[in-house]
Amino acid sequence: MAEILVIDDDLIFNEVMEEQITRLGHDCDTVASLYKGISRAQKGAYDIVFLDVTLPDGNGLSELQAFKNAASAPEIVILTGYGDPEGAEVAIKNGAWDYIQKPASITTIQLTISRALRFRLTKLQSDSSRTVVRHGIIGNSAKIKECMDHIAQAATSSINVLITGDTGTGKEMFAKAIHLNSKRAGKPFIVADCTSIPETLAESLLFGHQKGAFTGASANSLGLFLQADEGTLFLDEIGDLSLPVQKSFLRVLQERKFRPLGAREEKQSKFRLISATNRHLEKMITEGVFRKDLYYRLRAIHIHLPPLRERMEDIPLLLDYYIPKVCEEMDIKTKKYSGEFLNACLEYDWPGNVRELVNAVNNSCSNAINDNELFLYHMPLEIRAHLAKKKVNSTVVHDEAIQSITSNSHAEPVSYTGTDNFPTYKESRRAVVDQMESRYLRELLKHSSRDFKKACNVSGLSRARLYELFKKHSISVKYH
Ligand SMILES: Nc1ncnc2c1ncn2[C@@H]1O[C@H](COP(=O)(O)OP(=O)(O)OP(=O)(O)O)[C@@H](O)[C@H]1O
Repeated sequence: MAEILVIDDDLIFNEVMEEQITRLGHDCDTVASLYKGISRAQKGAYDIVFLDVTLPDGNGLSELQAFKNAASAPEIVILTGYGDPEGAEVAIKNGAWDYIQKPASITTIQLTISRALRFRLTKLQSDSSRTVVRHGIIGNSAKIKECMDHIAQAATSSINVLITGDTGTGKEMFAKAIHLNSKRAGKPFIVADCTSIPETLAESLLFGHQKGAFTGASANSLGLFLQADEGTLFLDEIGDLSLPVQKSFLRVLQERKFRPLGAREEKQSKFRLISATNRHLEKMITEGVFRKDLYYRLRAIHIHLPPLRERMEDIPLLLDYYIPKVCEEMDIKTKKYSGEFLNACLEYDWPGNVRELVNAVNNSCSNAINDNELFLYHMPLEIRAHLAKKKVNSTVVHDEAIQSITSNSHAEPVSYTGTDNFPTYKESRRAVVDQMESRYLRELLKHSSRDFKKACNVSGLSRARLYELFKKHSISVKYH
């Protein structure tokens, strides 16, 4: 779905354009004068502006820059009179994206819109200069940076976004960040969990109803679509919508119109849709339980949030953010965390992702209510038990295997191919790196005579990184 503005003083032409554009599933506004058009473009978040050349209050071409300067920097399509090749040439030379001749067929309009949107998406993707406010999103890993770029791209338009990722990876948080970075920030952000929409109540919850429309409808209800008018509707767990509800929902996305239960007239709502799921929608399509046409409509922009275990480098940042936050909420002095606490966080797989990490921080802080520092034994019991099991299971075979694989000796390595505990390449590499780091840091301490600045210079590491490494290896850093 895109936001489109048509500026033409031919009111019948405007009506026809609005009808056709809406039928293509986009939102359309029309105005009849140049200055009204400029003012709308500056206030709105349009993706495309169809602009007539000769308007009662001026020439569209001479004001192209004003449209391009609007915050959403829309693509401009000039509407030229029939048989006016010079007009078309001037339009393109002046920076319009395209032109169409009036009257235009529905196919021409459709093609022009889809080409302009494709162009716009590519342009937004490659524009890395935009900065977004993170609104609490923590993480500096390459994967999170990539997701932030997608947020920047999504925030500049009203195109549908699908966010996928395991539970607790931050889908709702990212959806909210898109909303807050967009032109819609001042309008409602409505969250609905599709798991809790029963099929029988779906239409009433989405479209709203009038008092008396059915037994129990004791008052008018707006419904989610109207509540989200001009704002963002975030549909969580979209994969849980039943097939009949998917069908009515698709109809609304296509026509942008719906009729609240018991109402006579159809309503329109200009919501921006962001949906999310932790389910595999493509697999559901092959199983016949999710509509392909709906899927493609939902995922005009697709953001996949990686699980925490694929971006472990974000864990120290998350701890540095959440430990003081949690302590503040508990009204206690903030706590430090030990190297073994951090190591445990890095060892654990976090199946519940950031949500589980935040809960673990909460539990650890309350377990350590009388201590200044968090240690492994403050962690929730299930996590400690899990780590202990993992360690006992793997220690013997694993350590020998790692030693055999990483040994400097030229002796024939022991073969572990028959065991279940053959270490992964990543584990072996981590073990070697850990050993090397620990040895290096101790030597560095001696070499730099505990002069932190010198240690940074010699090692070529930043203060923050060096400090982090000392913490990881539980090496006390009493530098002068
Ligand atoms: N990158 C992040 N930075 C900081 N906090 C995060 C991040 N990702 C998630 N969180 C926190 O983790 C918790 C869960 O996030 P959220 O509800 O957005 O996840 P979700 O993917 O929508 O989960 P679900 O699929 O279970 O609905 C929230 O407390 C959120 O603040």
